[in-house]
Amino acid sequence: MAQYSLVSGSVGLITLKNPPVNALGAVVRHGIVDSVEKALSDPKVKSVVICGQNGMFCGGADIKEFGTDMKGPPLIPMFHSLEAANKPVVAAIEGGAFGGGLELALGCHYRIAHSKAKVGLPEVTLGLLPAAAGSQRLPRLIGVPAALNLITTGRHITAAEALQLGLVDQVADHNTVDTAVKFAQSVVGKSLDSRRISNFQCPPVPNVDVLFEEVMQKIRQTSRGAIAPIACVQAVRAAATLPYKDGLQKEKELMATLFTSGQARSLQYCFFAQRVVSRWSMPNGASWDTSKGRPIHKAAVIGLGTMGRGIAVALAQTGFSVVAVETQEKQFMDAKKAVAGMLERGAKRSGKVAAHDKIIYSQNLQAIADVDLVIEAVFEDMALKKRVFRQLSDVCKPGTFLCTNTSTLDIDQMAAETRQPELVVGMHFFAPAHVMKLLEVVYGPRSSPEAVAVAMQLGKKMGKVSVAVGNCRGFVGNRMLKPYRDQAYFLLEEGATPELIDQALEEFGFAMGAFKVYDLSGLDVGWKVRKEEGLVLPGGGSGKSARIRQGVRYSPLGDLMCEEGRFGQKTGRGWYQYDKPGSRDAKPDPWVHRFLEDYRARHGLVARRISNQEVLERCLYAMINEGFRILEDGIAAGPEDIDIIYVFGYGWPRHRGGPMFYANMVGLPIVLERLEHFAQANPDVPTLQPCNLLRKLVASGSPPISKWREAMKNVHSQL
Ligand SMILES: CCC/C=C/C(=O)SCCNC(=O)CCNC(=O)[C@H](O)C(C)(C)COP(=O)([O-])OP(=O)([O-])OC[C@H]1O[C@@H](n2cnc3c(N)ncnc32)[C@H](O)[C@@H]1OP(=O)([O-])[O-]
Repeated sequence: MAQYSLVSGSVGLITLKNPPVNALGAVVRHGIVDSVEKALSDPKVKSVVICGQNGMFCGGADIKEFGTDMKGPPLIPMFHSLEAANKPVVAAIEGGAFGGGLELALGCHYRIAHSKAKVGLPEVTLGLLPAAAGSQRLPRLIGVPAALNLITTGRHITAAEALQLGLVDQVADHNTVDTAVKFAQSVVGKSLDSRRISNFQCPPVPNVDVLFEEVMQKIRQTSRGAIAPIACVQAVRAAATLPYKDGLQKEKELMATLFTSGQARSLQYCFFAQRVVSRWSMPNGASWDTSKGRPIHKAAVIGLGTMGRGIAVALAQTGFSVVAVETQEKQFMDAKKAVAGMLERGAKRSGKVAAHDKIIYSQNLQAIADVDLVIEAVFEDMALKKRVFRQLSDVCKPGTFLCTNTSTLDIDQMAAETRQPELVVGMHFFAPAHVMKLLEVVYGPRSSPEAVAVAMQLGKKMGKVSVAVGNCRGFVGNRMLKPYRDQAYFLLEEGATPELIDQALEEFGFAMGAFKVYDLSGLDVGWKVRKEEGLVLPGGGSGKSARIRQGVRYSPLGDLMCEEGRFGQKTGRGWYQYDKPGSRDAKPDPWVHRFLEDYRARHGLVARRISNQEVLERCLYAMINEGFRILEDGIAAGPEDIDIIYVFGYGWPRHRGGPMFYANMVGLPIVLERLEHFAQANPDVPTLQPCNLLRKLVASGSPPISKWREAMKNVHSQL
């Protein structure tokens, strides 16, 4: 609702009330229309202030309404009537004004923001554009280049930046509403013509066509197939080149396409999924609202390789005191230098002081005796990890939480080495750990709800999107990656090239195709693991058994590449060729094509034409099938958890919602049918056999993704 009151004798105060963010739902919109009418018709009222309750101006349109028939007054006429008012209307912005909230403020004659408030037009992140005249008013107010930047990125800016851009008129340090009321009184009687933004001309831009061409080109390169950023540019272009009314019409047309698009549905799903995963639960019933963590003041990182360095930086930048331990002399010296550089660069970007003093370096494990939490990041070797956990258990004070950054290994085996296994959880960061947003928090059968709560809270403080998952090989992310990568290798055997596969995946929207990722992360990493698992045979093996391991199909292609010393970017040669070791510019390599032809000839394989569609179906449906198994096993609490992991950690295009949401969009019967088809053609690939949960969902009429959790309830959990 919107509450109306008369304050200071002559100011009509309209307070938006719709917790938690005062979104502009139908009731609020009715409330605004009624309140404005009251204020404008009351002769006692000389000016109007609009604010939001509980320190929050307005989070924008009510996103939950988008899938409904959206009754109630529309936003644009409401903002026009505010702008047309013959009494000054002032927006008092506390907390934030986002999307429709900022568009409401742009319909007002003046804007006053609290110094801690943020504003922005984040519609693009929801697959939309600011279609309540925001795309037309903002460029008129702050100029085309600045408006293009805000509208196409959706970034939230501070009150200080908003003031500098001329987006707000004044910044208040104390009571914003009081300041706005006084301000409203002070401008009574002044002409409002110059305050009605829709009357403005956009400030002229030299070479406007060139500017839009350049921006459009950049957006096409970076948007990975997302349509909303492109529509945003088109809408701002309309503002820059057309009269307001025509621009508004263009905005409406563009929005009509976006509003019902699958991309908008996917992005809005992601918005809510991100919030759903923060309400974690464990199969034993423990959950975010019943389990409390303990405050962490001092943390330790053990092992200063790539991951350990990033984790130490992320902790220090969040404000934690960190003891960074590395026992190997050379690694210790290199790490100190590297961490200092990372902190410096971070400080330069953020404008904050580099947090060097937050980190104490040591080569001695005794230095961590008084920390509250440890994150182990030593080499991915179970024997080594077990030894470290035994030592940690001896050295640390009782009650210290012991976390492992393992990306695949069984955390329960590590917990078994300690005196308090209930304090052991996984904290699986993604490289580079101080940049990547995802954190998988892994609980084992003995992890306490308190330990999970601590890891989840710590992740949140570090600005991570934390997802609680169960303990199995590879957890959620890496477990699903395996069948996807297997399919990519099998497709090479059957006639594809790395370029063909990567192009199909990149056109789908992945940041990088599977083979570019291999080259980036190093082919030798997986080779080492496979060797330890006894899968690698010299020369890839021979005869029929060369392509079978433990009874299932296996491709030795990755092993053969490693035998050639082709480890990827680091050696300047991998699935692609690079100008020099360390270079990132991947070029197709005729050597790889010959290598594949020789391989096929050796194994009697006849290359066939492989379509982009087959690449997507084989790679993605195999991955999705594993996702259903993960749900079946109770390793992830719901499809949202899987999707958020893939969007934030694995370069899955957000505008496609995540693998499980994508399956829901494609249609579960289609996914099932294609998997059945591929499974029949590949009986030696068990990961293509459709799993029970998928079959069950299809048999029960393929309910929408929001109902999958119900269907999962009756499925046996392995935890
Ligand atoms: C029509 C034409 C043009 C207009 C388009 C638009 O305006 S599009 C909109 C453009 N606006 C945006 O894109 C802004 C979207 N919102 C945000 O970015 C953030 O919520 C925030 C920065 C406002 C507050 O961050 P924070 O960390 O303090 O809080 P939090 O994020 O945890 O959210 C708390 C709860 O509020 C819920 N909820 C939030 N917003 C909306 C909403 N608009 N609607 C409905 N619900 C919303 C959220 O789901 C959560 O619910 P839960 O899980 O508790 O049941």
